Amino acid sequence: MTAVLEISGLRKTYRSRKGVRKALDGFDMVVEAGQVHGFLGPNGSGKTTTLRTLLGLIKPNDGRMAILGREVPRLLPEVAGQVGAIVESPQFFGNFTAETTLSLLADAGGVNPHRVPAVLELVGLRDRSKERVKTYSLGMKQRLAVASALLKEPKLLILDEPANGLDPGGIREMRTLMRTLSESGMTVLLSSHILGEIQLICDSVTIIAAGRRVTSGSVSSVLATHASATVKVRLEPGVDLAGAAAVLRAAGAAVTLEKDHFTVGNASNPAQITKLLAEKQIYVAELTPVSADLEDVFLELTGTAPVDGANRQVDQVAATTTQGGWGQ
Ligand SMILES: Nc1ncnc2c1ncn2[C@@H]1O[C@H](COP(=O)(O)OP(=O)(O)OP(=O)(O)O)[C@@H](O)[C@H]1O
Repeated sequence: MTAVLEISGLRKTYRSRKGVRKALDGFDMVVEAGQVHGFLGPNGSGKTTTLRTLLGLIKPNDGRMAILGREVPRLLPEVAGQVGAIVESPQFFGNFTAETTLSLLADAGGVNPHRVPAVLELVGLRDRSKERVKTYSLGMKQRLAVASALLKEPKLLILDEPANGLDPGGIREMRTLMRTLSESGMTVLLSSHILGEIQLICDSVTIIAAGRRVTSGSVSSVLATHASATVKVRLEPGVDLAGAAAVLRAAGAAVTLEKDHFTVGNASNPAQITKLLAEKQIYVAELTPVSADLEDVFLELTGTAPVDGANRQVDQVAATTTQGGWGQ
């Protein structure tokens, strides 16, 4: 596969009167051709900064970036015509129809006017294209935004939070649209924090926390690598669960007690659980891997899982991965 987008060692520091903030701290990302790639991270982790830097809107402090094999921002003019992007929600004039809006944009951008009906068809707005934009739902406005970015037939489409504010129906429609675009050979990079949907829309993902990549790869490989380390442990009825949990905790296991079982969150070697408990004459009745979804992986890797009795502050997001586990 060929990389449509490559970022390595990207650094961006913002300076203000309140001090220096590292928004990107050596960030890396690779997006292969024809993929729908999810760019995920908690609030303030650096997603928008990355996208704005890629598009030449912000100057990085360090790092390398290439789009379609061309180094950017130096050679951005060579590839700009092949990149469609919506990084900030575009404002449309409510009294214009979608057709008029797109025709004006096509004219201003030197795009063949024949593209207008083609993109309206593609985003599913054909039948409503002669109605005024102010009568559109949020989902329809998002589609119009995507249509505007598709006018110049980009090879790479970059969308910042395209599902933001959409209801489940709107998100489903957006998902179908993304799939249609990728089937037509386009590469799509979309940032989002709506993880359940990303799992269904995307082929691959990059997860960012505190300006660094914490994991990346196909959705299935990310799930397989990070999600298999949690196991559910059930003991014989009547056996002291809390006592067993204490034995494992003393050995470094991350144990969460439930009513009739407990889970061990960092059990990369589950046999260790059986062994440690058996040494104390505690016998395991059931030990099963817990299948996690992308949301679990995201929460674990970005350190954004809720903390009992505390409101996590935005700058407390973990900067390091939690790869590897207890019991290895
Ligand atoms: N112009 C700026 N000046 C100072 N700090 C900034 C500026 N823009 C962003 N930041 C800071 O840089 C960090 C990364 O912000 P960024 O907007 O890239 O995150 P994000 O992942 O897109 O977040 P969100 O999901 O909330 O949009 C944050 O701590 C943010 O406050």
